[in-house]
Amino acid sequence: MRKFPQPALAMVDSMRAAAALEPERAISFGGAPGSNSHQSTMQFAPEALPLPCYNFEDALDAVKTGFAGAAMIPIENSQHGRVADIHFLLPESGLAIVAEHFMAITHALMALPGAGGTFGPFDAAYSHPQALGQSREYLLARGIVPMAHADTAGAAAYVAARGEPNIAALAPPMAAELYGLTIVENAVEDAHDNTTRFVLLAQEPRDPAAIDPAQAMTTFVFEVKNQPAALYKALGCFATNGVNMTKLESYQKGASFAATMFYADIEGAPGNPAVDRAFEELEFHCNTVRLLGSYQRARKRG
Ligand SMILES: O=C(O)C(=O)Cc1ccccc1
Repeated sequence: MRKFPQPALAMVDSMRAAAALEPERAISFGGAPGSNSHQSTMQFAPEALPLPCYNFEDALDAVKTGFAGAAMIPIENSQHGRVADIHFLLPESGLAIVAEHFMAITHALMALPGAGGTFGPFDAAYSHPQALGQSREYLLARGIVPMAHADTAGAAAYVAARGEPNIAALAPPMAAELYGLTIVENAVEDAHDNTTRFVLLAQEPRDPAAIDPAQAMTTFVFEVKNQPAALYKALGCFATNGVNMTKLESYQKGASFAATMFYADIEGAPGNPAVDRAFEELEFHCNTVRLLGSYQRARKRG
């Protein structure tokens, strides 16, 4: 069911109405009002009109169809790693990464009071799988079963709608206020330096020439040829040209398990002779190379 829980609907409708009047100012995100992606949007662009969408795919669709000028999407977390499905959704969307944003993440355990105004014990906690993973030890130690929901704030709205005191939500503290829950415990993430990297996607890529070369980053995906040492040779293109790779992840495309895709970030952007040479050589060792965008880094790596 791709519909926000009832307690979120009035807010979602009014935010959608505001965004519809000025779609170019709208930034779509996956989640209900109060979700981490919503807060990341407000931090990154306080002047933007945040447009809540049911999930990341819908947020990307909103940009493709012109309902928003850009989408704010979480891509990886310091503790829980890659955000599921993002590596497929980003290249398939045809959109370009135009910026990145890092945000400290904190989760609160929130619920409705039981008889006599007391809270807990809880059988289950609902949240986005990233938040459940980031609070895994906390939940395990208390025997609370993790239950996946499309997003954190939507989980808070869902718990409010269910009206049962034996279930809780893991969500940003702001969601408790928005959906009428009470915070039972703050900062229940297992690591207190919990940070998520978000990317902003738009229809038009940024012109690499307009980005300060000392702060430019480029994200791309590639599929190496099915040959011995293909990845070694592919990485050699960056090594011999002195281009710093700050991230490399592999993932499978389809069910053949023969076509391994790689997702990479490098420092620099096309137009820089070393980067251009590296990409030219990379083409030679790959079936496909696809640039997802160049943008200004939000944080120095290393
Ligand atoms: O569900 C949310 O709040 C999101 O924006 C996804 C998410 C979940 C946990 C950490 C960062 C982003």
